[in-house]
Amino acid sequence: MNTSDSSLPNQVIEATGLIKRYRELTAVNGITFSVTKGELFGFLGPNGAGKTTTMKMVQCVSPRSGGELKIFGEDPEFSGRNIRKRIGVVPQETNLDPDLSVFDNLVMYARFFDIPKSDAEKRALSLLEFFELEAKMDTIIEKLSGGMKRRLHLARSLMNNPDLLILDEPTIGLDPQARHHIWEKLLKLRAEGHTIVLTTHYLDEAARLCDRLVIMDHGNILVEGSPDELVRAYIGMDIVETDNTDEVSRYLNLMNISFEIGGETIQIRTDKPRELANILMDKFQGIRVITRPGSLEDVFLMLTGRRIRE
Ligand SMILES: Nc1ncnc2c1ncn2[C@@H]1O[C@H](COP(=O)(O)OP(=O)(O)OP(=O)(O)O)[C@@H](O)[C@H]1O
Repeated sequence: MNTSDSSLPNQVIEATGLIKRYRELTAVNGITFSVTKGELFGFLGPNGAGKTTTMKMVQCVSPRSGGELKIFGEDPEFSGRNIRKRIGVVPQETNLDPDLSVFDNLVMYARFFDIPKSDAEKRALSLLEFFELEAKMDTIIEKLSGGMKRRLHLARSLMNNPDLLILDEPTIGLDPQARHHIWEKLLKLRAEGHTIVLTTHYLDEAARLCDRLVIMDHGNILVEGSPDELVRAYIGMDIVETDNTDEVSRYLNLMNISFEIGGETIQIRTDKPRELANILMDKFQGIRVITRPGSLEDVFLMLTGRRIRE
């Protein structure tokens, strides 16, 4: 498949002190980030963090309230139309046309971009092949599985050969097989040179896919880096996870070992996981103890807390 244009500036998105206010609510509170050509960049954050609001400003469908924003080196305030033509979007909710076949969904969509019909048909066929949907080309939308619909959305977002692909929760609600299938396709697209920005609540998805990511909360960017960098910087050590009982927490306090409580479990960061696990298992009969490396999920919970967001 055709990759992004080599004349594209190296910074596909540049945001400096970007702000979005909805009346008295500041949804995005002066964030600064940039996305480089060919990167797969993630936005993570609890509900209401400001991810979708940021994506809407990047897609030029919602004006900013302050700060600077450049997409492909252009300002959405003055060049929104031009920028929109060069972006492919996969929304969180399905908005495929239920009355059309798989193939016709793609071809009709191409009309928004004034792509000649014969070119659109060729491109639709090649994208259906890429997303392994060619056998379904005449099928109507309601007969597709959730995973197929997501793949078709992805195919549709690429009909205009965009320079930037924006995916809002690309694998939400899919089973593990379908998620892995989508991941494989996204990694292929990245390998071909596409610039991809995604939002996700799945930390394993972000860890596996993203070159770099930001974690947002309350309209601010808390951290930015590659998944490995963030785990090294914020967790650094292995984790011993055990049952949250009064006896265990009393013992850890007595031994001056710091720990975090996450519902039914206690997590302890340690550079001697085996030793600590053995001590706990010796001391507390029948207790469940596991050791594991620190993960992006640990970073996320450490930075954004465990309080449920509505
Ligand atoms: N059109 C709007 N009018 C008023 N407030 C809004 C509007 N859109 C979003 N908000 C508010 O802005 C804040 C950020 O919302 P946003 O949808 O960007 O968060 P998010 O990180 O994408 O969350 P989620 O993970 O739930 O999709 C929230 O408090 C939300 O209620």
